[in-house]
Amino acid sequence: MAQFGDYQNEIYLAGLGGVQSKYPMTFDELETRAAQAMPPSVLSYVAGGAGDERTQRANVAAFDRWGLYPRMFAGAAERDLSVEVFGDRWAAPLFMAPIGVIGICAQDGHGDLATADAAAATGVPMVASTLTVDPMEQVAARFGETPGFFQLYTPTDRELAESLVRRAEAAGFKAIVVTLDTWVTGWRPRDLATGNFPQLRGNCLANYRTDPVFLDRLGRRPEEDPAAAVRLWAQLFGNPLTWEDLPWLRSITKLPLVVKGICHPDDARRARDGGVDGLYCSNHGGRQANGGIPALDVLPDIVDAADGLPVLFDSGVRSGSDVVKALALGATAVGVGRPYAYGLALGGADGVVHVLRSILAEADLLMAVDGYPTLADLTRDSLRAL
Ligand SMILES: Cc1cc2nc3c(=O)[nH]c(=O)nc-3n(C[C@H](O)[C@H](O)[C@H](O)COP(=O)(O)O)c2cc1C
Ligand SMILES: O=C(O)C(=O)c1ccccc1
Repeated sequence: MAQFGDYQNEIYLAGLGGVQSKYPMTFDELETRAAQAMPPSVLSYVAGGAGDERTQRANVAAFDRWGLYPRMFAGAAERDLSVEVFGDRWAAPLFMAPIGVIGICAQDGHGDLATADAAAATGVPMVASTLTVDPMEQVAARFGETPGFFQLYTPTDRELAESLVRRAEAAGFKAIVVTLDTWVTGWRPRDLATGNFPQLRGNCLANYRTDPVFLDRLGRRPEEDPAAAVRLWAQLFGNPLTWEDLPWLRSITKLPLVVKGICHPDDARRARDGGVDGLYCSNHGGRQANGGIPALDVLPDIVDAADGLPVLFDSGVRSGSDVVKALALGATAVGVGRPYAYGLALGGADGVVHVLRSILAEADLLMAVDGYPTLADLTRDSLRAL
């Protein structure tokens, strides 16, 4: 049986043959090299966070406060990392978190398509943002056998929201992830300092300019007056939802509904009672609110409150051992954000595949070395607080 750890052998063998990996093998080097490859404003958009970024750093540091017990005589010669999520079997409990306008991270500007190619190549699902650079239908067409989710930024116009969701269903997405923490963007000093906002310069309009409801509201073709299209987008983009909106959100799709940004157990319980199919514990990688709580620290309470509902998790995951820790704390599947954006900047789909395979190989080898052959073996008792 093929194991994710086999990637290590591939790299060793290539090295013995005199061919060194062209990609970095640590996150720090990945970030450093990607920084050199990206235009400064794209780098500040991707790498930056809210305020002085202490929450962003705390997300990463939170993983240092947990250690995995090694267990011997466990015979973990073969590992099974597969997991069932909303009726699909994933080869591993890893996914790519939604990144708005990820397209601009690739040299050719079509990084959403390259990310979808990487999902197809690895089996690691992509959660496509509402803000793709190429329309969602084109992104979904590249997923191959790998399932993909659609992340909804709920517009203020309900008909537009419903239209986006209908399109996502028709395009074959397997779940709708509604992001709750970003109806307005947080205070982001790095973006404010460059003042260039590559994320906004019309790059995020693809799903709107191809939408019949948006076009109806615009009243003319977006090419005729690009500035008007951007203005309308800005006007409709963010809906400060309340609990009163949840029944409506629930009603607009038959697909599994997941709510992203849940970091308080009371919100988790209320969302569960409101009929969602999954919770997504995340603080948006520290991009939205500074002075917060590391997402990993609230994960156990969210898992308890979820009472059996799947819990997706992201924020601060940089390595395979981070993935294993989040799983031991109860996550059903774990998302990475910035790491794959950097892979994309360095090597397109190939770079993303490298980042994903490295994370999976490290997780798999850690489970082998520490004696946890399956995900069921990873529990809170596998961890010790440091
Ligand atoms: C450049 C960038 C853009 C993002 N855009 C979105 C988005 O469009 N929708 C969304 O729900 N989350 C978005 N996020 C948040 C990610 O989905 C995820 O929560 C976060 O990146 C996880 O943290 P990490 O980067 O530390 O792994 C974005 C993150 C980054 C880095
Ligand atoms: O930057 C982000 O995290 C994000 O979600 C976003 C929001 C609006 C426009 C582009 C990206």
